[in-house]
Amino acid sequence: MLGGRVCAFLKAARCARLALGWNQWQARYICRGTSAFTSPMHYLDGERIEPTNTDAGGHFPILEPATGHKLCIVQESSVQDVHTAVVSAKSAFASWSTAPGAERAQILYKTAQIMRENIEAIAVAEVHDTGKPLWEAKFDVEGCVDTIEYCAGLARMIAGQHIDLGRGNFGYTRREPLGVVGAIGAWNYPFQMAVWKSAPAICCGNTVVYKPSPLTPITTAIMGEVYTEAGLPNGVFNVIQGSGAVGQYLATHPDVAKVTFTGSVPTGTKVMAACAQGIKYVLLELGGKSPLVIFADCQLDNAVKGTMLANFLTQGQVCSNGTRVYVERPIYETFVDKLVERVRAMKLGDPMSEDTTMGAIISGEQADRIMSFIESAKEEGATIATGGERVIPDPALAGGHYITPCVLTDVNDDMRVAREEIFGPVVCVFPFDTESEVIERANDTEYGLAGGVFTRDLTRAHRIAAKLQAGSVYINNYNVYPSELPFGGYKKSGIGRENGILNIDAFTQVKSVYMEMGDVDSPI
Ligand SMILES: NC(=O)C1=CN([C@@H]2O[C@H](COP(=O)(O)OP(=O)(O)OC[C@H]3O[C@@H](n4cnc5c(N)ncnc54)[C@H](O)[C@@H]3O)[C@@H](O)[C@H]2O)C=CC1
Ligand SMILES: NCCCC(=O)O
Repeated sequence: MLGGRVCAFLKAARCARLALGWNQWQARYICRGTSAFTSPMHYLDGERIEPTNTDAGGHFPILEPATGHKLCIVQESSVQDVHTAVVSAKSAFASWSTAPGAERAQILYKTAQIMRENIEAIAVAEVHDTGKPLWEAKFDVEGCVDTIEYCAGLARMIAGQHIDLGRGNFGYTRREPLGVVGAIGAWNYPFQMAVWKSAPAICCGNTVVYKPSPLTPITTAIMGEVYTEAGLPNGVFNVIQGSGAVGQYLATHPDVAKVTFTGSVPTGTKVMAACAQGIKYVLLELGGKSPLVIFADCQLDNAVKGTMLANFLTQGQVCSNGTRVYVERPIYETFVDKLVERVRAMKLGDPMSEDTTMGAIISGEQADRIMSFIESAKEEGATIATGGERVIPDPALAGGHYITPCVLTDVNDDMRVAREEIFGPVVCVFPFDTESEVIERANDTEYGLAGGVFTRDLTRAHRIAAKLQAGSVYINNYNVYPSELPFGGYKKSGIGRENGILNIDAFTQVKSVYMEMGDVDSPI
């Protein structure tokens, strides 16, 4: 197993050398247990730097979820470091905001090309950081290439309107960038979040200061290197590091025009409050407890596969997961049997191994939290159909955090496990009898990020898609994120949308210009 990990790293390193000099993060992986990523994780004015002002922040170690080994030690940004990054972004804004869309597009296409040449290398770093399986990390990075190319296309589509006002007069609108965008990410998709937040902002002419989660700092700095290699002017994309306090400094900085945030509802509330103080734009991608409704007329194998995608990617730590699965009673038992069979066939193990289907939970703390949900479900009378155990799949992974994927039955809608976001590999399966009943139960949540339906009855599918109170609804699939489709939440799952053409709305403001063609007609 260890051999597989080293082999994957070497392959990745070869790949990286094609385009970039990333020696610093071509981790001394072979020396496991030592600090593998020794370069600074802060990115300022086009290069990695150690923060100059080390007064306020401490150092924090980054532990590999798969093994518990220390990957690196990161210096927390101080208030002064945050300020320096914002100043850098503000100064870069002057020329980036006026660059032609075609020029911005070319740089983003080049960024995508460099990323494509380095998919495996980036994915390996992401696996170190997150514990997700390598195949999944590669898939994520491939998706990011697509997002960057999509945003490159958008850069040339930013346009206002011409409005005829009669008598020769007219007005027009300009779509102008906002300024410095402060971006704050969570730990489950660190690279993807850096891309989903920075590429749309940058394609619209904004500049960015990005703060990743303190649990996953590594690939965001790599993103900075890719952008610079592609020709992005210095200062357009900067990275600061640290905990919530650093995010708070960023959100409250007077020169930050908008904050785009992904994380939990409690933190999102604080970020929104900080933005309210400064009358700033805010985009919030928050948690979820999404329903997946499976009717008896569905294609059963697809419904089971969809339920797997809805629950067990990234060890179940996905905000849009369909963790409440409602199955029409006539097929309930058969569905549960098939789901359990498929879940038991998953291979939990070293995320660097090609055949691993589920890797490590992000941290011991998160694993404890997930286990507490499973314990509470048991205490409240739910049945564990399979999984839900903390295990060490291999002695080499003894310091890692692993939970076997868990299917719960005999859950009722009021149990804690059915109401709160778990953010782990735990799915609740409920029977239902009627369409109206299931819609009511599906919508009975404070969240509204996503939802899904499996049925062959297309009329019903669209009826349900319209009735689900969620920002994304999947019909006969789940957890796919095309760059073209907006993504974001209803209710407490958030405000605003990422992806799609709405990116332009999210990262520009509208100026109206009135043009008088005649004399001024003033009654005073
Ligand atoms: N809707 C979506 O797209 C997604 C939502 N999430 C949600 O994120 C949560 C898990 O991620 P976590 O990193 O644990 O969330 P979190 O809310 O604890 O932290 C998110 C980020 O906010 C920063 N932060 C903490 N306090 C802050 C403050 N006062 N001001 C500014 N920034 C602050 C953190 O350092 C981190 O970078 C889950 O609830 C999950 O549902 C996760 C992924 C995607
Ligand atoms: N990976 C797509 C968005 C979902 C999430 O970040 O949790």
